[in-house]
Amino acid sequence: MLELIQVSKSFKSKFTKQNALIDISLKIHEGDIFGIVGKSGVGKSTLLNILSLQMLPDSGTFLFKNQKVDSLKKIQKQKMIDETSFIFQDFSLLYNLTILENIALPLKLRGISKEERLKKAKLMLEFVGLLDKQDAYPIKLSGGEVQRISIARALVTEPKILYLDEPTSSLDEATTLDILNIIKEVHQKFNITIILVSHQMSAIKYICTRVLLLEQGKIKRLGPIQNSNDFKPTYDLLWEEA
Ligand SMILES: Nc1ncnc2c1ncn2[C@@H]1O[C@H](COP(=O)(O)OP(=O)(O)OP(=O)(O)O)[C@@H](O)[C@H]1O
Repeated sequence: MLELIQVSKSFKSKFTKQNALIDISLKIHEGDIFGIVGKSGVGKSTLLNILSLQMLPDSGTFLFKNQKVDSLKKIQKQKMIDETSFIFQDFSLLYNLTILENIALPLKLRGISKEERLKKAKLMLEFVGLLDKQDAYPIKLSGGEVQRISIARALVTEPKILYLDEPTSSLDEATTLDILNIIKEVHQKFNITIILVSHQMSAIKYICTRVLLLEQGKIKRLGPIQNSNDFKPTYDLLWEEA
């Protein structure tokens, strides 16, 4: 579904050059829950930004559904972006809109009628178990509830790929588990490819099928891992032979 071939990306300022990604080659298959792990500053978010079409690499090839991204016309690229959704770490809900309006917003931006978008938004709100909060404002919610709403909003456009950047890093352990279980359910129910950046090995071990471990912008390890049905603190992954 997504393939990078020898992709590199650096950030240049007047005096410095930071190599964020160096020679990354990988494939993400349809239906994967693909994890990207590594210490702070190793290039996880940069990689996610490239994979989600928000940033272009400096060199190398990026194939999105077998099509070279750098040769796409603007309209083709937008079509691909429309098949994706992104969930951020910092709960980016709009605080002047109700929960239901927040969830329906991506559909409004796509010109969907009010009746249709509220209907779809309600279904998603029901899926994340917060239908009773539809008229509340985000300020009234807990961190876990806000993240559930972010998931509902990301799903309302029926994406084929869902990108998550540290979705549980500011949540406590019980709420983290709750959100990870919802992500698992999303994967099963909607058959979406999921790409998750996290520095929490326990989260990666709990839900990911294949994982990339980055070290200083390079691939340290890439392949399938053994899942654990117990969610407990861990600092290691059990890699399977690819
Ligand atoms: N827009 C930018 N301008 C300049 N340097 C950047 C930019 N974005 C990232 N970098 C640098 O590129 C490197 C990789 O950053 P990136 O944010 O991808 O790492 P990360 O693994 O996601 O880190 P963290 O876990 O702390 O979020 C870092 O050295 C960072 O300072």
